[in-house]
Amino acid sequence: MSDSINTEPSTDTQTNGERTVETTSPSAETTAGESEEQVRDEWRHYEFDGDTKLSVENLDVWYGDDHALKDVSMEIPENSVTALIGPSGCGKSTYLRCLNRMNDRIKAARIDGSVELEGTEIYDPNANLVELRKRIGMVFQSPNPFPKSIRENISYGPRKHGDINKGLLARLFGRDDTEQEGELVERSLKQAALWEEVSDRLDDNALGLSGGQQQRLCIARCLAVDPEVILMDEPASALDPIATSKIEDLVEELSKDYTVVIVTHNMQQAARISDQTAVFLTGGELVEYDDTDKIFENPESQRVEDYITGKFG
Ligand SMILES: Nc1ncnc2c1ncn2[C@@H]1O[C@H](COP(=O)(O)OP(=O)(O)OP(=O)(O)O)[C@@H](O)[C@H]1O
Repeated sequence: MSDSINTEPSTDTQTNGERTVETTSPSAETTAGESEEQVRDEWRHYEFDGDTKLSVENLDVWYGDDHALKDVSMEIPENSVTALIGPSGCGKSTYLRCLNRMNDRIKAARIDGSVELEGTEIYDPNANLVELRKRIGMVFQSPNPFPKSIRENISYGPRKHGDINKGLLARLFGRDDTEQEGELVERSLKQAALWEEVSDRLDDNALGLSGGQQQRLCIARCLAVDPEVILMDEPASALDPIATSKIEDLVEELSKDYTVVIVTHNMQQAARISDQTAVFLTGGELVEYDDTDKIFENPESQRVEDYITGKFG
């Protein structure tokens, strides 16, 4: 494939279950042999039809002197799966963590740019971080349930956010939402496709579950606080093929109601489950972002094609 870009504006329609995402390629005239920078500049403001959930503009991240993410701009459409792929160390996790300000916890990290959630700047100094992380939940690479019962793993977040009241304070104030808690635990576990496997042992310690079950419990825990966006950092990388397949099915199912952004090293997984794919390459650049079929079948950037076909990375 050459470096040239299709000069014709095009509209691709991608169907995922009941949902359709329409994408429109940029119409700027292009010439063969265009530089990577020109390619990137044309794709960085790639716009999808449909509602934007997250809008990232000119995002830079430094860890001390290390410039880990360079001038990243992209729109993430709601109720879809956006995959972030690229070689190790290219900044995928850094980018993901920027979307709910988890990098704030890293002392060395300095962030510049803008991330808007439905038009509201999340880096506003007055932003409520607890509320933000309720709206934008995160699932990590290694399952990390609390060393508590399955039930408590689910109810911990809603209780912290005051969505359910239980225990001494609840009794003092005349509220005890035990029943509501039961419903919430059941709903969340069903959404995470775990209910059938654990419904008869909700009071067992979560650490007794298998790795795949623990990861689905972490997804259920994330869902229990009713998020709008779910960020997933290689959620299946520590799991066997069967558990991985369950997580993939779950991600596809969740995208009907939630906006999912997922980092994966597994390109086949990205191709299988995502609607759009962002390719980061070494140096923290977002090189190309497009409809997943386009990225895997006919990418614009030669470097992306080389990466996808395994010539490097
Ligand atoms: N907490 C940190 N402190 C300092 N540097 C960091 C930190 N986290 C990441 N980095 C650096 O930032 C760059 C991007 O790292 P990041 O983990 O975001 O990449 P990645 O694409 O997710 O990698 P991988 O696929 O291996 O997980 C790397 O050079 C990494 O060493």
